[in-house]
Amino acid sequence: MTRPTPPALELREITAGYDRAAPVLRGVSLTVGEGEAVGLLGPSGCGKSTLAKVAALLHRPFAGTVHLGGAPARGFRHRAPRAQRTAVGVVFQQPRLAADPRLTLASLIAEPLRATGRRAEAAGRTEELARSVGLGGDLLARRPHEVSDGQLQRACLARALALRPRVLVCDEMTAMLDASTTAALVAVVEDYRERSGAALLAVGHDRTLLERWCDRTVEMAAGAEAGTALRSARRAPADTSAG
Ligand SMILES: Nc1ncnc2c1ncn2[C@@H]1O[C@H](COP(=O)(O)OP(=O)(O)OP(=O)(O)O)[C@@H](O)[C@H]1O
Repeated sequence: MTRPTPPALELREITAGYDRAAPVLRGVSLTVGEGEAVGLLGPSGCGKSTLAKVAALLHRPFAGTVHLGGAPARGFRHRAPRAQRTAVGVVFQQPRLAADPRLTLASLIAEPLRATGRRAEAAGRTEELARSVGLGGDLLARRPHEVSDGQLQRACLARALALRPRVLVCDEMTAMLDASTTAALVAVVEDYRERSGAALLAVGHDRTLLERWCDRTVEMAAGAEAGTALRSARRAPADTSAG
């Protein structure tokens, strides 16, 4: 008998925040299946980014567990084992906060490869990754202050894909971008997911975008009851009836 495939990402009863006495999230559970795309919506300040950081093993919850591919996370931040840390790629809203201003875009994209000892691979892969997000030419030799937000976000997305994550967390990845750059970055993510079977947790405010992009959306309520109030909606099947 074959066992069912474990979900790519499972957040179980997560209580988290910045003050133990007043956590932002209380007992939030969320599952993203293997290859599934889930959109996370909710009012400003309800804790979406906090949950995204917990999912990316960048923020230790006060209680609850994170499972990746069925295995419990064995640490957070620098304590996360490399194999688990690299299983999740993350892109944030503001590329200028996420990118080291001293690095060229090429070095930025190659950073995870170098950090994991794959220097030999880095040159070829950097070019391939840059191409996949639509970056080329002299842009790769520029530093963050010499490129647009959209170009820098493309580099941050390439960096997030460098180690071929099984789960991609996009926290308002396109919030600062125009419609055509948004469409281009969503297409890059979808192309990667199609080739790799990776799962996606996309956080945002743009309901139309997330409902179109994701297999299902979950809605986080504002306030202390957020944890118990994740509501799920599945994307309506495409209308194939003759008009
Ligand atoms: N580093 C921090 N230290 C203290 N409080 C924080 C920190 N980061 C976020 N918060 C607080 O935690 C709460 C949840 O913030 P979070 O960024 O997770 O919400 P969000 O739903 O992603 O909001 P938005 O949609 O505006 O980005 C907010 O009240 C916020 O002020």
